[in-house]
Amino acid sequence: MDGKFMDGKFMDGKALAKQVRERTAAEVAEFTARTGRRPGLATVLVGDDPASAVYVASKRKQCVAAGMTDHHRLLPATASQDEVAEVLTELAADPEVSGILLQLPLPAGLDAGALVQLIPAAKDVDGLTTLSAGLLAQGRPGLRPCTPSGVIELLDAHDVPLEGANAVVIGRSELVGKPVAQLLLQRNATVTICHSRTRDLAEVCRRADVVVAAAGRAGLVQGDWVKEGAVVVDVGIHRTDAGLVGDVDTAAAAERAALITPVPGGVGPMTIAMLLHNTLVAARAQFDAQFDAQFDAQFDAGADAGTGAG
Ligand SMILES: Nc1nc(=O)c2c([nH]1)NC[C@@H]1CN(c3ccc(C(=O)N[C@@H](CCC(=O)O)C(=O)O)cc3)C=[N+]21
Repeated sequence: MDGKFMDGKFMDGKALAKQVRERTAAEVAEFTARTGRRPGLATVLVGDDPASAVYVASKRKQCVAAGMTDHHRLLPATASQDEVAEVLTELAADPEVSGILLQLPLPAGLDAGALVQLIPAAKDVDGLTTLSAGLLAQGRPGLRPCTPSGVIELLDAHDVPLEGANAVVIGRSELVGKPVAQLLLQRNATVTICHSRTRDLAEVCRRADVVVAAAGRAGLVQGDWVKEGAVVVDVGIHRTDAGLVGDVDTAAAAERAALITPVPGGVGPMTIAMLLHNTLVAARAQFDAQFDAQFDAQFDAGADAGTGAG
């Protein structure tokens, strides 16, 4: 973490992400010893956006370091909707692939929404399909989007009370704003979702015990928007002349906040750690489902042969 962020009020996402990765690697080793299989992550990158290439490289490296197999597919920026769809359909059917991540944003002209739906819910390690989002909304088991679950991990690691707390989420994206609001609601926070048409955003923000800034606008949240003693989570990441910055004016907000995430070194590293965790969870569920199906088939075969099992 940057020297200026060594103060105890900064939540160290880099250190917590390392812990999550180490725990996941140990659980992967157990899974492999028990099943003879390795969880596999397929990353699909379309085009040559430099930031996307860096993120995907980091995801692949960390997945291999945790004992998982790497199934990367790189398509040119000129790839058609059908070409991307074919790759996703192939990965969906591949038993070595536990999780599929379609890196966003896609080049203009491709329909990301339609392509994401080609990922089976069982392999949806980004939690982006309609089925995964519906399971989350209904509080039923399923794969949760990585950044939102990383935010909750960070809050839990710092014992931030959520029950009954006023939580204000700024941003309503499918990848972050909506799912993080659902997770906070599940933890019995009183959740307010703000967006570009919200009236008097500063005033709404000042009532928050917990602020999650995920608007995608550099420095949007000013220091005086933060209530004394509030907890501030900054999901934004912007490359500026002054380096990487988030959606929060961090230095000013830190004057008032009890806890705050830095950028970089806050939510970002947690996102990748939770992706590894989701890939393991997906591999386990697929193994168990296959085991059950085989057991049922053998059981039925035994019954047909008149062994008395039926
Ligand atoms: N299908 C899909 N799933 C994603 O989860 C997804 C995506 N598409 N598209 C782009 C965003 C962005 N994202 C980040 C991951 C790690 C860091 C990260 O590790 N950040 C480091 C700094 C990295 C740097 O220096 O750029 C940090 O904050 O400390 C940031 C951002 C995942 N995304």
